[in-house]
Amino acid sequence: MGDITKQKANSSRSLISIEKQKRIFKIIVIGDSNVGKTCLTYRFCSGSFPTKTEATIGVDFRERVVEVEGEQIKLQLWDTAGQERFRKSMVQHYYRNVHAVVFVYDVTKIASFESLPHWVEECDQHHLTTFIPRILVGNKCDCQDRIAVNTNMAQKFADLHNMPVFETSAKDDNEADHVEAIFMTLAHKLKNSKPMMPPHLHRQGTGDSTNLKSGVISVGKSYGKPTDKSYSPDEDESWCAC
Ligand SMILES: Nc1nc2c(ncn2[C@@H]2O[C@H](COP(=O)(O)OP(=O)(O)OP(=O)(O)O)[C@@H](O)[C@H]2O)c(=O)[nH]1
Repeated sequence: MGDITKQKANSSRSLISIEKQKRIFKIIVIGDSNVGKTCLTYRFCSGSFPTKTEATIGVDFRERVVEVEGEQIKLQLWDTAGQERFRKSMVQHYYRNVHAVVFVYDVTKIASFESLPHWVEECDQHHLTTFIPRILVGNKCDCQDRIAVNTNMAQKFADLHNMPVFETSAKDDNEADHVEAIFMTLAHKLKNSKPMMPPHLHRQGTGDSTNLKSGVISVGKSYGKPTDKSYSPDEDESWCAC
């Protein structure tokens, strides 16, 4: 092959790889321990309710590629630890370069709702701007006979903090579409924000599919700091979309 032909082949290859690159959005899921953060993120990324969960230690990552108005974007969900002792060394990492926040409470546990101001305050302490979408999710609505937080209370809190509220259940298969709709609402909001994540931090392979199951990066428990360097956006701050 002549030099010019080779150059042409190379440039068309790089064009293809640029086309394949997807914008990646980091979404942190926060709230008290046991409210169902792991189950909600698992439901969205794997399409089912996990048979067994343990307290998250540090953070678990899950991701899924979704299509929004013709563009494929990658949602990178950070399932954070609810227990203070399992999160304190990680908090800085949670909030760095974050693009959206999902606050979760358990509709059957008033204490988890009463903790929400603490979670909002933590976000404020990390200087999250008002441009960063926030949503509130009341989980475990399948436990109808144990509801302790009514919709009005949740709506008032959400209005006060200028975010939408959703009540759902990660467990109830009939609510699966609802969980989907919640994260897709966020995806639509994010679609219109700035791109981020340089190519060298773009994980290839498993996550590059619209298939639900292949979008899962980690369904087990991870311990401490994320170990996959190529996967942690914290390694490079140059792509911040703030
Ligand atoms: N009934 C019901 N139980 C749920 C639901 N979501 C989660 N659970 C249960 O609640 C418990 C805690 O769920 P997790 O998803 O591990 O909670 P978490 O918020 O991730 O907890 P930490 O990792 O400690 O922060 C588990 O026993 C789940 O099976 C739900 O929608 N309905």
